[in-house]
Amino acid sequence: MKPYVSVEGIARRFPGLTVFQDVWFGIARGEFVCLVGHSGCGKTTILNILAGLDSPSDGGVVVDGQEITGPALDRAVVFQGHALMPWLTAEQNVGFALSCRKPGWGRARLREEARAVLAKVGLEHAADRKPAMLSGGMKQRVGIARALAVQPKMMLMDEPFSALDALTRGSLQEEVSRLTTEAGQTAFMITHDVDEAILLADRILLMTNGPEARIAEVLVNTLPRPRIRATLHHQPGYHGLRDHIMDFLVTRSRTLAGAPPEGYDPRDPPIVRLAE
Ligand SMILES: Nc1ncnc2c1ncn2[C@@H]1O[C@H](COP(=O)(O)OP(=O)(O)OP(=O)(O)O)[C@@H](O)[C@H]1O
Repeated sequence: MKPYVSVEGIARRFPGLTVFQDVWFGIARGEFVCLVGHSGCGKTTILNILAGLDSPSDGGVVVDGQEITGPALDRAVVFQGHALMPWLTAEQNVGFALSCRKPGWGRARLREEARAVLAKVGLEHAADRKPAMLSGGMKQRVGIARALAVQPKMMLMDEPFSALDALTRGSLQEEVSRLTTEAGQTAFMITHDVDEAILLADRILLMTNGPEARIAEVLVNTLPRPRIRATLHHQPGYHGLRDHIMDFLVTRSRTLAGAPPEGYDPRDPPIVRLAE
């Protein structure tokens, strides 16, 4: 049986440039997968393809048995820059997303539901503020609330916390983990933050450098849940995971790009499960 998301041999080419090719991976329903790799290997392009905002040059993506042909409300995106509409309040930004899902709802119902979603991310008190009157962390929270509002089956997140200070980032990471788990959502997140991947992911996809990037290996995160950011580094197994990802980023992402190991099959990249 196919996994919930099945990425099947996708490539993205621009004139004179193959950013990535032969990218294959699956995501199980309810799984949290992080994609890690150096700048330019095509992570955002892959996320955009999963969102239906871009199309692969080769291959395709099947979600829940259906090939993706464009954006859909079952896949919500949280962007790196929150991408809020500046002329709308937090509540109206969320309400707008809700109205796409529930076109029949009147204003009062939309208001009420938008406030309820904002409350989930701790922002009920700021519902009437426009983005310019919100801090970076609050704006990103609105972006998350907007994605949650459409009750997507899948959350696609492109470095959603990278612009935030460490403290805000930590609390939002834990909130996203809790909210996606509560909603039984499948999650796909791009991150440059190794600890973030270890905190959130069930599996971490490691990409080689571009051009012609590929999934080099799939690292299984065996750390038990719940994981707490503040104590993560004390958990047995944490340092092994961190070292493995760092080694990959420092050297192997480059060396593997030019010379894949013998027997490497892009359809079935090596699965790495570290001993604790
Ligand atoms: N429209 C385009 N035309 C030509 N090249 C493009 C276009 N869009 C993206 N690229 C190239 O594709 C490559 C991958 O871009 P992408 O943003 O997916 O990478 P990334 O891994 O997400 O990088 P980062 O970590 O810096 O966000 C880059 O080299 C970029 O220059």
